[in-house]
Amino acid sequence: MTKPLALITGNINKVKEVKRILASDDSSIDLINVKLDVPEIQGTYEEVVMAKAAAAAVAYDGPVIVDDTSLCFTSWKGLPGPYIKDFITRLGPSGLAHVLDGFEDRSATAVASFAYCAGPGEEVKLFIGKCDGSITKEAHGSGFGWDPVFLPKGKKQTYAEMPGGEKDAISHRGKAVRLLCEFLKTL
Ligand SMILES: O=c1[nH]c(=O)c2ncn([C@@H]3O[C@H](COP(=O)(O)OP(=O)(O)OP(=O)(O)O)[C@@H](O)[C@H]3O)c2[nH]1
Ligand SMILES: [Mg+2]
Repeated sequence: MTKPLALITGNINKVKEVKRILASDDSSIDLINVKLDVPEIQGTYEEVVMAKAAAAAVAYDGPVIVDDTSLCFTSWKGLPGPYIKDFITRLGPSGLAHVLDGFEDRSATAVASFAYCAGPGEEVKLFIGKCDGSITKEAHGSGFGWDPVFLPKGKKQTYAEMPGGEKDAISHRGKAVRLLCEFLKTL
């Protein structure tokens, strides 16, 4: 029997956002969440998410979607990028903001790399969404990871201060999930 399409992630906030974006798209695409710890390699965000999807499809033995999120500082030539998790876990939002003290350019890009894989050994398809912005000097609001210090370009509120629907309309994840949806509708 074919297994249901699964979003493989241990991150409850990702699940919440993906479900909210899908619901607003009226796409009738149904996903279950499966919490599996999939190894994450080092490399570019494309390489990391492709390997993550291939490993997730083997572990789940069915069709999967994975999301690997990067936060890229211009002053740091794109780092921390896919390694942002260790930075935010150890430093918290305020600590993360301070690592850019002394750099004139506080601009950053949030990148959601989604990948779909139909099953073990199948081709991996990539869907990338980006949102340009900057890292504030202090945390504003609370919530998901680095949301309190990410100020999208042209906005007066950080991701954390915005209502969910407003974040989804412009966010890295909103853009990537909408591309993924278009693809899933063609299957
Ligand atoms: O403020 C935020 N707004 C977001 O929109 C967002 N998306 C992801 N993150 C955080 O960035 C790191 C990515 O690492 P990551 O992609 O490997 O995720 P993860 O390990 O938590 O889950 P997963 O790998 O099981 O899916 C983790 O610390 C996530 O909590 C976000 N923080
Ligand atoms: Mg992870």
